[in-house]
Amino acid sequence: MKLHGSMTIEDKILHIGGVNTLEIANKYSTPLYVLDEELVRKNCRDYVKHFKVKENKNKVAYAGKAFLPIYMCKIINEENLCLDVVSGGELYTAHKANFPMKNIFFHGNNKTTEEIKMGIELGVGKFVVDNFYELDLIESICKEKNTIQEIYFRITPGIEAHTHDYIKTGQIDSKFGFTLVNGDLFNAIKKLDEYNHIKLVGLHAHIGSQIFEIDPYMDEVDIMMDLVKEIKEEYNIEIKEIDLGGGIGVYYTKEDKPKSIKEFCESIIKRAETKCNKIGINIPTLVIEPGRSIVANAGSTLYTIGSIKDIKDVRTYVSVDGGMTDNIRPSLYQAGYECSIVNKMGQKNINQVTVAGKCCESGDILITETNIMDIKTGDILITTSTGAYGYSMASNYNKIPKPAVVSVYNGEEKIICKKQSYENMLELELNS
Ligand SMILES: Cc1ncc(COP(=O)(O)O)c(C=O)c1O
Ligand SMILES: N[C@@H](CCCC[NH3+])C(=O)O
Repeated sequence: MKLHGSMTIEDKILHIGGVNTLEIANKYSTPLYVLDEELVRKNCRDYVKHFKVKENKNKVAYAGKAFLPIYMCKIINEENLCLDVVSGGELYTAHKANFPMKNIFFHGNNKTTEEIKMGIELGVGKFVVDNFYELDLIESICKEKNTIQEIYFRITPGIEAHTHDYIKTGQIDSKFGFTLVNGDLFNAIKKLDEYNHIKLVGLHAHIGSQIFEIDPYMDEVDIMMDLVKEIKEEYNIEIKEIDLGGGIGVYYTKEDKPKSIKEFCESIIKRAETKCNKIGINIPTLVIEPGRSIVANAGSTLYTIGSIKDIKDVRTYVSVDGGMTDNIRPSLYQAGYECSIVNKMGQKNINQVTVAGKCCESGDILITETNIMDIKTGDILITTSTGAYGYSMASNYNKIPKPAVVSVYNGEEKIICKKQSYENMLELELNS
C-alpha cells in the first residue's frame, strides 16, 4: 500500500498527521473517515502556486461535490481557493461556513427556481448556466429583484476523454451544457440581446473526471480560446474568463499514473499563452475546478474486520463493518483501492483476499482482489484515497449510519463530522 501525505509507520502502526490510527479507530469506533489536513492544504497551495493565482489572477475553484463539510469550506477559503457548488445544499453549507459568496461558482444542469433564487439572494459570484431553461429563469428572477447576475455558459466541447463512461462529460451526447456543434451556444448568446439582467463574462467546460492524459485538456484550451475570439468578432462580447473544469486523475492503485499538480497547471498555462498569441487575443483569466486531486489521497477509511470466510480453492472473503454505504465507487465504477492493516504495517503480504462490505448486496465488494498480511477478526483495515466522493456519496442503505470524519494534523485529531446515530436517521420519519 502506498503511503500518502503525512502517513508514517511507527512501531508497526500507521500514523496519519502524527496521529496513531489504531488509537483513533478504538476511540471513535469504525468505520471512520480520516482526513489528512496537511495534505489537503499542501494540494491547495500547490494549485495556488502553479496555477498562478496571485501573479496572473487565475482562479482555482475547489469542486465541493468531492467532499464538503463546513470544515472543508473553511480550509478552502483560508487557502485562497474559490468554490464550485452544484446544489442548494452545497451552497447552504458554504453559507454556513461564511464562505465569501462572490468566490462561488454555481453549477448544475437543472437548478430549481428555489436554488436560483437562493443563489441570487446570497450574492453568488457566478452562475454557470447550463441550458436555455435556466437562462430564462435567471433573467426573470433578476428582473423581479432588479439585479444583474454575472454568468458563464457551460459548453460541451465534443472532447472524449478516456475515463469511465459514467464520469465522462465533454462528449456531445451529454446531459450537461450547450452543445457546440448544433449552434446552441451561439443561439444562447443571441438570446442575451433580449435580456437586461444577465452579464456573460465567461465560458466553462468540463471534460470528465479521473483523467490522466494532458492532450484532451490541450484540445479544450484551443477550442475555448477560438470561441473567445469568435464571440468577440461576431457578437462584440468580451469573454474575460475561461473555466476548464476539473477532472485531474489521482493515484488509487499501482495502475494509476497521475500527473503532478505542477505539471498539469504549467501545461494548461503554457498552452493558453501559446494559443492566445497565435490567434491574437489577450489571455483570459483562467479557472480550473479540481475536486478529487485536492482531497482523494488525503482521505482514508478505517474499518474493523469481522467475518473471514475462506472458500477453499475459490476465494477468501474478509468482511468489514462498512462498505458501499461509505464508499460506493467500487460498486458504481469498478474503482480499485489499496488497503492494509494499520496494526501490522510492514508485515509481508501472504494472503490473497476479497474485501467485502456488510450490505445486503453481492456487489458490495470494496476490493475484488488484494494481497494482505496475516489477518484476524478485530484487526483494523484501512483503505486509502477515499477522500473524494466517499463521504459525499455515502448513503444510509440498509439503515447503516454514516461514519464520523476525523481530521488529523500535527499530532492532533478533531472530529469534523459526527457519526450518525440510529436516532439521527429516524429524525425525519413519522413515528406513528
Ligand atoms: C463541472 C465539474 N467541475 C469539476 C468537477 C470535479 O472533478 P474532479 O473531482 O474529477 O476534479 C466535476 C466532476 O467531475 C464537474 O462535474
Ligand atoms: N463521483 C465521481 C466523479 C464525479 C463526477 C462529477 N461530475 C467519482 O467518484 O469518481
